[in-house]
Amino acid sequence: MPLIAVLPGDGIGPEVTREARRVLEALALGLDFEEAPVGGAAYLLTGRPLPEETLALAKKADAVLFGAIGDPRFEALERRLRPEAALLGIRRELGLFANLRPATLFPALADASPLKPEVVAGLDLVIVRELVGDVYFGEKGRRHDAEGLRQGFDIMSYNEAEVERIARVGFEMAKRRKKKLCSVDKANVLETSQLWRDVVNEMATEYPDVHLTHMYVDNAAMQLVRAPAAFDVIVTGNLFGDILSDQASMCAGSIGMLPSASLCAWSGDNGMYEPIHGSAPDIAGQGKANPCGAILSAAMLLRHSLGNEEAALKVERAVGEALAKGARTADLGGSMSTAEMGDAVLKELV
Ligand SMILES: NC(=O)c1ccc[n+]([C@@H]2O[C@H](COP(=O)([O-])OP(=O)(O)OC[C@H]3O[C@@H](n4cnc5c(N)ncnc54)[C@H](O)[C@@H]3O)[C@@H](O)[C@H]2O)c1
Ligand SMILES: CC(C)[C@H](C(=O)O)[C@@H](O)C(=O)O
Ligand SMILES: [Mg+2]
Repeated sequence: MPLIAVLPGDGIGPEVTREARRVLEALALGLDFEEAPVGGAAYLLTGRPLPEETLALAKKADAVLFGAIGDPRFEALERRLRPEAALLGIRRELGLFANLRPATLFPALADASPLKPEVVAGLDLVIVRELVGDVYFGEKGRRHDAEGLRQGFDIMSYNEAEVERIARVGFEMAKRRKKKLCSVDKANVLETSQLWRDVVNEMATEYPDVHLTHMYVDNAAMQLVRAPAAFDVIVTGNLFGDILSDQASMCAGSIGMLPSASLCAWSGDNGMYEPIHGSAPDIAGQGKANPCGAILSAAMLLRHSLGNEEAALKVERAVGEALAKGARTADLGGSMSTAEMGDAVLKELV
């Protein structure tokens, strides 16, 4: 029986993960679930945000269902003890270099986005974000500069192999979709991005039927507001992908709607699945969080780690049906609680 590691984490993490797990259980696929603490919740219990037992469970499991981490009480701790260190640690330890962040507009949510319905109509893009490199994982620290002033630094770097493997995911994904790949970088300023662009260009000859374009990240941020539906697949680095995916979420109505898959291979072996949002301390514990991003992440788990496309589509359709019948949490302009939204999706899961 496939084992799913459930790491609910902090804030609204446990609230939305509960609904995603209920959906997986309702499918009666004979999955085994094992839960473990992570982030601030784990720090409170063990003094470490990523206990060895939690990491071992994530490695052993067929897939990880992750909620969210982050707790304002621990913001002043040294970096390795903060909840965020747990998330970065799992990504790195499991080698999850490919982060797929689809932003799709459910037709019923055409008026939920702050953008005009005609601007977001047909929105169906995927951000392929590199997840274990870039400025996130380069050398970092504090020192004093030549004038004796305190200085912080984070080194941004990519080698050609790291660019190639994520670009390949982007090309392969574009090949299976609308055959448009937009590589986003800052090659007018950054050496890292110039190498990124060189490598992506060299690979383009292997994909003659994929239309490749390059875009600077500042322009990409603007185009995501001007004409988001013009994008198909965006491939980009860790930092740019983090920022652009939160931005893309509002084209789809709410950050609470967007799921993600973090993979170490196309097959999705040992993948991790989480909504793109954080622990949302401002609404945590109030039953207000939108669980759709978490539920849609469970659908991605079924697709990528369990190879069950039929069940994945079933979950995605159930979310679409629930929304079409008017189910809405507060972020979408409604008044349903997290659990009521979960119930509305479960009702459509037949
Ligand atoms: N993958 C993760 O676990 C992850 C992602 C982003 C941020 N974080 C962490 O979360 C903490 C809070 O960060 P933040 O406030 O910048 O970002 P956030 O994503 O937690 O929240 C941003 C805003 O979006 C709202 N929001 C987020 N998810 C929602 C949902 N499902 N339904 C309704 N509204 C939702 C929040 O209420 C908040 O107003 C920080 O500690 C941060 O480091 C974790
Ligand atoms: C919490 C943080 C480390 C994380 C990131 O920056 O990758 C988050 O913002 C995300 O989008 O998953
Ligand atoms: Mg983020």
